[in-house]
Amino acid sequence: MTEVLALHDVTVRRSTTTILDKVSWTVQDQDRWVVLGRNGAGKTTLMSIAAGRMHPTSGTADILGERLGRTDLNELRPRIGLSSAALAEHIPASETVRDVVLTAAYGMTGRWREQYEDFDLGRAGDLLRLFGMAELAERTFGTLSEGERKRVQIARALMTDPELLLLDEPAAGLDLGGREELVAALAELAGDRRSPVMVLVTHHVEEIPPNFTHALLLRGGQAFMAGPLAQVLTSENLSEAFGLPLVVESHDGRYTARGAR
Ligand SMILES: Nc1ncnc2c1ncn2[C@@H]1O[C@H](COP(=O)(O)OP(=O)(O)OP(=O)(O)O)[C@@H](O)[C@H]1O
Repeated sequence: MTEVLALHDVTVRRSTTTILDKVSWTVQDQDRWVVLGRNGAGKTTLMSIAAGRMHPTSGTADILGERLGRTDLNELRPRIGLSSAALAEHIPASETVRDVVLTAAYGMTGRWREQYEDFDLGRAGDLLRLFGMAELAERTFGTLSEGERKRVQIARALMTDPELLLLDEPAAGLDLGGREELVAALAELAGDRRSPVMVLVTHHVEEIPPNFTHALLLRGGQAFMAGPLAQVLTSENLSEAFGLPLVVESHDGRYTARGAR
């Protein structure tokens, strides 16, 4: 097996705050991880490290075999697909859905006279179809619903055919139908061996798609627990990680959590 991510004692400090505290975490080829934790646990910061967009204050991060701090980020970043609220803010509202996906091939937002290859056009079309967005390809991003935007962002993150796909709260803000459609699309993607290694950040166990394999629980910036999904997602572990008594149940590859009475 190949290590896609290898973090060793990764610490991130900002002034007096320790955001990540000696996090060690290994992600292997073919893994599909979910990262769970309370607000402020450090999930987004961890994704920034994994995406090569932030350097640890101390510790080491190896991403796709490259040591952060010793590698050319311009070469590393196209190998990583990232979908996050922070990135979505940079997408111009006037850009068409097709161009939002297409411009990822050039590591940019906002179309500007590039000559696209037929190959890129075909791939963008395939990805929009995969996420049920093909019919809206000519619409502008600004006119989409939150659920539609999320799907376009994931299609964009996949455009460079990345080896690692990082999804930071992809279901945030979706209604029940939108969530279920997204979960189904991500389950299909996760079940395909040709798909990139996936890491999905969420607050809710209900958003974990079937076919995900591992879970990392963050608590107060520390890796509280990591391992195979079924071993990590227990009532006891989730209660510790979220700081309240919870009952976690699983059924047909889906999870639910509720407060213990
Ligand atoms: N530049 C910074 N300076 C100081 N504190 C920061 C900075 N960036 C983030 N933090 C703090 O670090 C902690 C972790 O932030 P992060 O966004 O990684 O958490 P999160 O688990 O993704 O949270 P949420 O679930 O609310 O999105 C938070 O308490 C946040 O306020």
